[in-house]
Amino acid sequence: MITFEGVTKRYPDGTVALDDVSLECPTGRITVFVGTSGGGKTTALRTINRMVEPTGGRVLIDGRDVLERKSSELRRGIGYVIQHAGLFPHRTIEDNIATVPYLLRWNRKKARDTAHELMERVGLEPGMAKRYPFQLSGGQQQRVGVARALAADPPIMLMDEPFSAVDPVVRHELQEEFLRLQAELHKTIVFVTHDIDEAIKLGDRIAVFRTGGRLVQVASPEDILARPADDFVAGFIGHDRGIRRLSFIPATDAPLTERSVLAADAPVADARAAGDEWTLVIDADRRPLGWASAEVLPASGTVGDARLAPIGHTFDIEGDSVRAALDAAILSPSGRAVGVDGAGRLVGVADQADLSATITAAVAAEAAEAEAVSAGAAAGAAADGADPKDAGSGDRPAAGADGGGG
Ligand SMILES: Nc1ncnc2c1ncn2[C@@H]1O[C@H](COP(=O)(O)OP(=O)(O)OP(=O)(O)O)[C@@H](O)[C@H]1O
Repeated sequence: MITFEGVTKRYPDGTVALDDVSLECPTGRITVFVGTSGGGKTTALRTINRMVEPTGGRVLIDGRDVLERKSSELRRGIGYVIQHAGLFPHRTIEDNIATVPYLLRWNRKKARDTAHELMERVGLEPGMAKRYPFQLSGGQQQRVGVARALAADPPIMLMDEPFSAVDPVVRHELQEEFLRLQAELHKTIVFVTHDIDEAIKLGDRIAVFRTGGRLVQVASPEDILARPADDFVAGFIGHDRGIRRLSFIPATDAPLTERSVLAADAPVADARAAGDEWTLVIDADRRPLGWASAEVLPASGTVGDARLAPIGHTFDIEGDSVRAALDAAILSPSGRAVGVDGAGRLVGVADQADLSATITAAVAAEAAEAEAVSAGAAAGAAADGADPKDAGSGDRPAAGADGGGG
């Protein structure tokens, strides 16, 4: 656990970069610092590895003040990744990754073997080991930066806008890879970004900073979207926060039906008897084939003989959110979303009204839960004088932010 206790940083010119910041970054989780430019995010990050020393308050790692430790020894346990990777241009990729192992005087073979293992872990081809940084794309260089920070297997990783300098597609890939790695490694990560979408996607907890080095809110992504602490946070998140909250409602909550679903070999008469404008046609293995509109049904034969409209995208009822389901419904010719299992077989369909009812119920349940938590926190605060700012900032549930859209 990294703990900030009333941390202040005032530079000699009078600039207050951090103003009495108190916050906890839990072990094994990703805490994201986000906020306005100049809000103190980088300064806060650098107080953890003593690149910046506070003028007031303390930063503790597992209860011990970082200032009590020698910088070199402290930094050995803290990986550091920055924007543009900051690689040594005249060293090969493997030697860049092995920088800390070499400093720790590991034997050369062990250091290089570790570098090669890490290259594989972060998705770099083994053939790149002997290349130099200028022979890699920006995204590949960032992967090298992450591998280098991981080389001595530090329990803590500090990441300062590591994915900001690459295009959106590469950034998306790096984020996905990063979450996959973290699911294996469980590092204690502090991640700085100015991008609220990145914060919501990656963070277990989000700390929002504003000008003057003031920490305005610390909460889970769901809580930040549902209950921004003030107008500043609400404005920072943007106007579509309601839509983004849907990413946290699992699609398993959606009510699915088999209404107007027919196998391709079902007689056309069955579709007519159902009287629906659209029929979802599936194969013998329950894989969706397409939508048949009443207008294109042939006079006789089977529904599979009709010219089918494409489904667009389906949603995975286990892995996707209601946001992805709603997107699928909006893009579907029938206005209904097709829910499938991991193998792509039909589980059921939901229309926009069904999904809307799910959303209303989930939001009401969440509000009731938040009310219960804040009532509990207020009672606790009254009992022991705790700061209720951190109330209701529980860890995110298993369903991750998927950005919707599939
Ligand atoms: N050495 C310094 N001397 C004086 N002021 C400084 C110094 N370093 C940083 N600052 C100031 O401290 C404030 C916080 O800077 P910091 O880099 O932590 O912000 P940030 O939130 O990371 O910003 P950005 O998103 O733009 O990187 C800024 O006003 C900055 O100008």
